[in-house]
Amino acid sequence: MTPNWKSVKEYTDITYKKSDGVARIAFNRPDVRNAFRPHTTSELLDAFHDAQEDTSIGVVLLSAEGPSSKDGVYSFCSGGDQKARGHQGYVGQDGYHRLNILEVQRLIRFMPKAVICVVPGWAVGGGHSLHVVCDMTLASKEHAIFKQTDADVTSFDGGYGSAYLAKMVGQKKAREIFFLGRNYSAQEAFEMGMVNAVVPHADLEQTAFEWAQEVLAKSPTSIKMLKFAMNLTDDGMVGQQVFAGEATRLAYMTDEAKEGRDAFLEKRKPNFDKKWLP
Ligand SMILES: CC(C)(COP(=O)(O)OP(=O)(O)OC[C@H]1O[C@@H](n2cnc3c(N)ncnc32)[C@H](O)[C@@H]1OP(=O)(O)O)[C@@H](O)C(=O)NCCC(=O)NCCSC(=O)CCC(=O)c1ccccc1C(=O)O
Repeated sequence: MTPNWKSVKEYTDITYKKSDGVARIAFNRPDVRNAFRPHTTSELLDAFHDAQEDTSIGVVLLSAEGPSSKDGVYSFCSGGDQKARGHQGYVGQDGYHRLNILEVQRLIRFMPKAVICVVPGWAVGGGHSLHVVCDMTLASKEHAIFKQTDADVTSFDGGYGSAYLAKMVGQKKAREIFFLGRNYSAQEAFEMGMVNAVVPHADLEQTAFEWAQEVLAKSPTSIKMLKFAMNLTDDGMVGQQVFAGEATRLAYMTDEAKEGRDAFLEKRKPNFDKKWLP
């Protein structure tokens, strides 16, 4: 199936499109390797929130436009825009220092839909962390390069970017990635277990759309519960809360739950089905 992308909303730092159950959110500052500034993260939050609320959307692709008009280089995202960095964080147009890429990470992590990261080029610093937090990653065979520069610029993603990465690639490799800050190809990232597939650049977006269609053919409830189940052990009480919330939703759908509600509203004792299933 070929996507028939329709633009959802005009933004300055990202593009946002939808087609056949799939939302595509893409960085759109290729001339600075798609670095994000506070304005970018606000736009990302807006688009991700829309994708989360839209019941026709089951999968989100997080991708990037490109290449750079200056030198033709492809990038996914080079992390926080160092030009926007002030004394306490990244300075937005309102003058406040913000650290809101972590809110974007949380939306990706906790949304009840699969998020596939599409890496056409550089995935660096906070851009690397974004790929880590996505549910799956597809990378350009020719152009994707993974690199962690946090320790070059006195930043440290101590959450998903590092600790969850270590669960993915192992402690030794994660420490190498952060402590040495080397470049890794798509193939090396695949061998480490942090990339699901290495795809010829020309086929990358189509492949991502096809993976999304495969996910969309599955049970939405299963995908959501599996994502939250896999998150649970790493997310502590919040992971339990998110999983249990969805379990409560399923319980609400039972006759037993309807009887509990109706009995309260009718001011009588509930007459639950007395079957205690084994
Ligand atoms: C990505 C590179 C490795 C690419 O190298 P190369 O291909 O040689 O290109 P360059 O010539 O370096 O760059 C081309 C052009 O782009 C500009 N640019 C690139 N990256 C950035 C950037 N991050 N910010 C601003 N500008 C950037 C570059 O200046 C050039 O511009 P010209 O005008 O054409 O000269 C390489 O570019 C590179 O290493 N980039 C920097 C990577 C980096 O260090 N990123 C920041 C890491 S820290 C981070 O991401 C913060 C994460 C975060 O936000 C966070 C984490 C944890 C808790 C809280 C937070 C929080 O919210 O703050």
